[in-house]
Amino acid sequence: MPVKPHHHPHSHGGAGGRPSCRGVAWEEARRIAVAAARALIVGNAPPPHSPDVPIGGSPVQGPDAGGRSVPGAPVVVPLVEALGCRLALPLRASVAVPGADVAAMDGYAVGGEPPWRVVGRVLAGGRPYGCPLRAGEAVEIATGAPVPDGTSAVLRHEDALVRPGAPTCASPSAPGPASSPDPGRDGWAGERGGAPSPEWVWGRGPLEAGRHVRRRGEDVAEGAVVLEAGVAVTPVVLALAAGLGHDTLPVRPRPAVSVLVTGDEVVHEGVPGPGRVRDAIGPFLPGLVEWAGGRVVASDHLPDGQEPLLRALSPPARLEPPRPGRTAPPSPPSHVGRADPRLPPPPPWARAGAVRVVVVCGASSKGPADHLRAVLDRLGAEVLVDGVAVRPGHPQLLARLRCGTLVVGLPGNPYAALGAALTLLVPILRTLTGATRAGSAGTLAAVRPHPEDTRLVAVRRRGDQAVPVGHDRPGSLWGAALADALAVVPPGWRGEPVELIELPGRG
Ligand SMILES: Nc1nc2c(c(=O)[nH]1)N[C@H]1C(S)=C(S)[C@@H](COP(=O)(O)OP(=O)(O)OC[C@H]3O[C@@H](n4cnc5c(N)ncnc54)[C@H](O)[C@@H]3O)O[C@H]1N2
Ligand code: MOO
Repeated sequence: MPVKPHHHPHSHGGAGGRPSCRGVAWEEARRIAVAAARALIVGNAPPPHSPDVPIGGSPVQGPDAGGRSVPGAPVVVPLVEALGCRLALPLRASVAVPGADVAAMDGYAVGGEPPWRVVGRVLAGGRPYGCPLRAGEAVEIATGAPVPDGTSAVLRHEDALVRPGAPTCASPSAPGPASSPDPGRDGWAGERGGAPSPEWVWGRGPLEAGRHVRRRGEDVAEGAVVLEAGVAVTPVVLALAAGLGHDTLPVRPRPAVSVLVTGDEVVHEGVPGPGRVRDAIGPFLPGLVEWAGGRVVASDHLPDGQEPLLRALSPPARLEPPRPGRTAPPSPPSHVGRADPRLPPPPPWARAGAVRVVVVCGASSKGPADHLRAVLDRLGAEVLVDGVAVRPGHPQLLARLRCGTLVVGLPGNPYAALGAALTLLVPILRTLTGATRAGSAGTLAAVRPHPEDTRLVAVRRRGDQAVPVGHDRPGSLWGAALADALAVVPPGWRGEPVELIELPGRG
């Protein structure tokens, strides 16, 4: 839109005793966002209007009556696709770890008392030693290889005295001219040529029963629940699941998000010319959404005016299934926007048909080009939040389309948009993924509260202190880029500890 003569109703930095912007209290807005997401999960909201994709994976609880995906309903996906999702069911061990009684060290599995005659060798992955060890017998063994029945302990190579051939002395305490294993010999690299000459081994010291033997199921018992439902699938969780015998995992799919950037003045490349402004909201949304557990699967830039927004938020026409001999009809317009070639392709379960959250950037205020409210009215949407008593970011909006899709309206000013995204969008995504809110608190100094509005102040943590970094004007992300959290300063705050909303990626 042309740059409008927007006059800020307040100066962001100070309290100033100015009248509050109207809207629900900040905490209440966040609560409403969580409740709206919950309603989506439990199916209180109508099914999605998108007619396409049964989104991939096998539903664990099944799709809705129309065969479509249900937001938050678990799907079973290959391990790699589960990364970043949350477990829909507890993770159980399909196998015991270790799967058998195995050697914990390279050395000799021995039976009974020394000296031991070496009667064979077992490599990890090789054939197990076929018969039980008898007292006085040993097999050379590699770490992780199953010990034969009858093994009383494993003697480490470095604790072993080894002598080739038959013992010359009957007394184990005086084994004669013994030698340590040749440190240069790689006993596992290959068989020694010809018939292996029997070796005799002794321990350098006493060998306690059971030493260096890992018992079957000692680390994880078969069938044990190792992680509860709701845990995020990290790289380590993936590897744990693989180690426990899983090829797939039941997860709550990442909520698919569509982004609509509005404004004729907004450009996406280069230095903005006069009257133009470079998009500084679209670029943070994919990362923020990913961090909150969702995925941006489509985005679009709409010109100003009600019609483009109306078209984008309208239910698409039903797709006719392609008939023999006819090519499939082109995709209908839909609120999902266009698949953005700059984004990684979404996995099958997050395709556009699954979109349940649409983010509209700009157009949320009261100017002549701010059409979001009017369009929502025309669509018969239920407006759940219309303005929040927060600075910055008061012109934010949450609505539910008749199809159930949630529309989050972010203000055009980038820092205000970030605050609004953390207020409405992130709690929605966290709720859809089954995550619980992990807030932290800190003490904060030298901030003036507003009498009626919550303030979101960019801070850095120093121990349990939160120190404002400044530069957090509504139109600039400078302060947020310096910060690791936003401090939530309630109206009329008197120095109590404040909630700190973590920002993604500051480590
Ligand atoms: N009469 C009123 N005017 C305004 C109010 C109000 O309550 N009454 N609120 C002000 C506040 S606070 C904010 S925040 C903005 C929100 O405005 P909109 O959401 O309608 O957004 P626009 O008007 O389109 O843009 C505002 C501002 O942000 C720039 N912008 C827009 N999109 C982007 C983008 N993607 N990246 C970077 N910058 C963007 C736009 O050029 C404007 O400068 O409304 C105030 N006015
Ligand atoms: O201060 Mo406006 O909220 O720039 O949100």
